[in-house]
Amino acid sequence: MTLTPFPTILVKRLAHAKDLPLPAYATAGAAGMDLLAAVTESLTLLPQQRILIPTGLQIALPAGYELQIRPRSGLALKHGIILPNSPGTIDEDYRGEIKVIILNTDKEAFVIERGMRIAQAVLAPVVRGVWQESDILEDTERSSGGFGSTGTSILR
Ligand SMILES: O=c1ccn([C@H]2C[C@H](O)[C@@H](COP(=O)(O)OP(=O)(O)OP(=O)(O)O)O2)c(=O)[nH]1
Ligand SMILES: [Mg+2]
Repeated sequence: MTLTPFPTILVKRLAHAKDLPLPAYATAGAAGMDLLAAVTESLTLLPQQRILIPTGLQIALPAGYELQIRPRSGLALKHGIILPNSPGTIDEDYRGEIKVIILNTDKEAFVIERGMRIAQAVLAPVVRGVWQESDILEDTERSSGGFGSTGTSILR
């Protein structure tokens, strides 16, 4: 068996995250690394409030990759915590602090504590395209149909 080397992500921990562990995969097969809230003190997110949560991390991604910031399903199901820009995009060339935008869609307030695993980050390869203008586009079975044109019932 040949072992594939994992791509390396350079990471710099800012002062407010020095005592926090780096984001980690919760299980051997997890796709996402859980991101920790590097808030200095607990904060309360009211219903319908959205906030930018610092992670205390600056990174340099390997060439040809992005980091996707995605919600955690447990927080979404139990507390209505979503990421309004999901999946958030961390560009390969971004060197600022990674931050997570979270929105409380619940009727209850939600308390974010230091070190809470608030979101997850998935490393993903990027395929970039180039435009080629054309007056003729090959027709297809779908053609211009969209936005529910194929219906919802399997019985048709
Ligand atoms: O959840 C997110 C999304 C983005 N970013 C950072 C990294 C990313 O590379 C940069 C820009 O993100 P995006 O392209 O989604 O935002 P924009 O509104 O298009 O801003 P810009 O004009 O800076 O590209 O902001 C985060 O820290 N967290
Ligand atoms: Mg952008």
